Amino acid sequence: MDDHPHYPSDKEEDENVASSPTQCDGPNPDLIRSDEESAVETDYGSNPRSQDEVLSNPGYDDETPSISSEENKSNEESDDDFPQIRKNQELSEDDQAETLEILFDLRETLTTSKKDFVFACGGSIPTTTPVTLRWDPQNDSKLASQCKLSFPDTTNQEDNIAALVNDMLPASFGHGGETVYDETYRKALQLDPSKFSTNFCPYTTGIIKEVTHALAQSFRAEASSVRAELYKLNIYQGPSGHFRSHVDTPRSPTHFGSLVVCLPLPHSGGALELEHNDKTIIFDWSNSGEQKADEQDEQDEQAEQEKGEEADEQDEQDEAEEQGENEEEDGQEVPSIQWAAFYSDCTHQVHPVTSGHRLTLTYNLYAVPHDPLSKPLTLDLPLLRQMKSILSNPHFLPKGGYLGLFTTHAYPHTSASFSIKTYLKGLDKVFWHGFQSLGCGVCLRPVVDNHEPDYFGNPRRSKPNLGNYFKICQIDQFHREYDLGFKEVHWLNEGGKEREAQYCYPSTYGNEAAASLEYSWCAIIVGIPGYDEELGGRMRLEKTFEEREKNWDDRDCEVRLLSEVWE
Ligand SMILES: O=C(O)CCC(=O)C(=O)O
Ligand SMILES: [Fe+2]
Repeated sequence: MDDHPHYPSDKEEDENVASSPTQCDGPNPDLIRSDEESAVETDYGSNPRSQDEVLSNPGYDDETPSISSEENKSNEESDDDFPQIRKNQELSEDDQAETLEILFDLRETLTTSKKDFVFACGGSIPTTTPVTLRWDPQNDSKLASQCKLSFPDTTNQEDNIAALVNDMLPASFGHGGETVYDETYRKALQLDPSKFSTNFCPYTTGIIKEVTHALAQSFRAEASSVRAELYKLNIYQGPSGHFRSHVDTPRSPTHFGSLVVCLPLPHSGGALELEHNDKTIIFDWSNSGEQKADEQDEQDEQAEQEKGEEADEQDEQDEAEEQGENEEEDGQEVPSIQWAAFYSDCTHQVHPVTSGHRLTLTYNLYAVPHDPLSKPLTLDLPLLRQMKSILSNPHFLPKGGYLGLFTTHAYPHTSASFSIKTYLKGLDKVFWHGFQSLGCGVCLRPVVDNHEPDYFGNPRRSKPNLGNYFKICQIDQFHREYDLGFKEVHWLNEGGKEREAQYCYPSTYGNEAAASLEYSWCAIIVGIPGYDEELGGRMRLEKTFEEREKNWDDRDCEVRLLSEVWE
């Protein structure tokens, strides 16, 4: 975590609000108008190992919906009321009251449903089918049998591990656009896939199916699929192998996740800890550490005591059956391969390995777009039901308006290519595809902010600005090109951390640096069409919004009445 830059809080900055930056009618972002169909994915299962609530408190000052006061007008430009729900001056009092109530309800649903979205999943696979790993020796005189590890077979294991360690190279990581070696940051060994091979397959073992379900499930009938590309073989060895907090280097705009597969070698320590939006998930695969064994014994003893004499027979039976799954017929336990997959923009670290060898295969996970002709699925999510009911209400933003959500994940892009719609994550994708499938306009803007003084030494605006298009450049350069565009956005979350990590994500990435790719935090803007009393429904988007604010994603924007797309 130390490696992530500290951004001053709003309070630190509020006193120093700078003048409004120049507006710019930049080119219409092809990123937003891309013809590519959106792959609609959702992950709304809950991860059993997740802890705590996720969504940061939206941070409103008081509980009651507060409308920006008249005096506080010019609220489009004012930082003070951000991100309060804005007053729409043209609405009747009744419509205004109802709109506010609906917005607050929606914000609450978003807050509570955020905890249902997973950012990591994992599991274990018994090595009932033997797994073999072979590698190129640095020294040609070695025999093939000395450059091979097999699981669960342990013949020559110790000698061959020593040989493997010898044949590997120190592992690098990306920092500030460069590939560096620094053992205080990452102490590990690595081998490129060109130097080793294995018969382990994340597809046949069912891992990719599970990852697709948990992290890339589609909103549509044809699920978008996941392509796993073998990236490295790594060893973190005792007593101090580790990898401090980082996010993984984005490899392409469709690169959404990382998969780590841990082969069954004895080691202790080395837990993988993932963190996202104040939620922590730990995958601890140590299997031979004395400390862990002791701790486990203690826990078992305690659990036994708690169970007392009236221990439930069924429980014991279940436990026995569970153990049996990993046992061979002779009662010997079969070592298991452990794995974890996660969105690669989530901060993670490998804690120090205190003894033994933590041997892993790592894969980059890419989203493969779904069949564009597939039909949307009807999902029975409370959030979607609420979206639909909001749009049916004639008192909710009767003249149309904008809703804004700061994305809960960061997304990689190049200057020329951005395919966020193929792999939106978690709540972001439900929000996007939910409103889009109900006929609203949706578009995505990079959140551009800069807490550094500008060229002339003046402090920047303290509030996030929406960029008009995705581009890789110096923040300073980009900052002058942003375009506020949407004036009266009703923000549904404050964004918390998302607002701080801006256009350029922390410069420390995992692995090697990748050229011309950056993560960006974004905002999803939803255009809610106006309600036509006579027609009894919501109007076309172009009847509601100005020309320059029509940069919606391509689907479903031409309908006359939104209800027509609901059937
Ligand atoms: O080995 C692990 O669990 C994670 C490694 C990692 O974060 C990486 O290679 O980027
Ligand atoms: Fe990583």
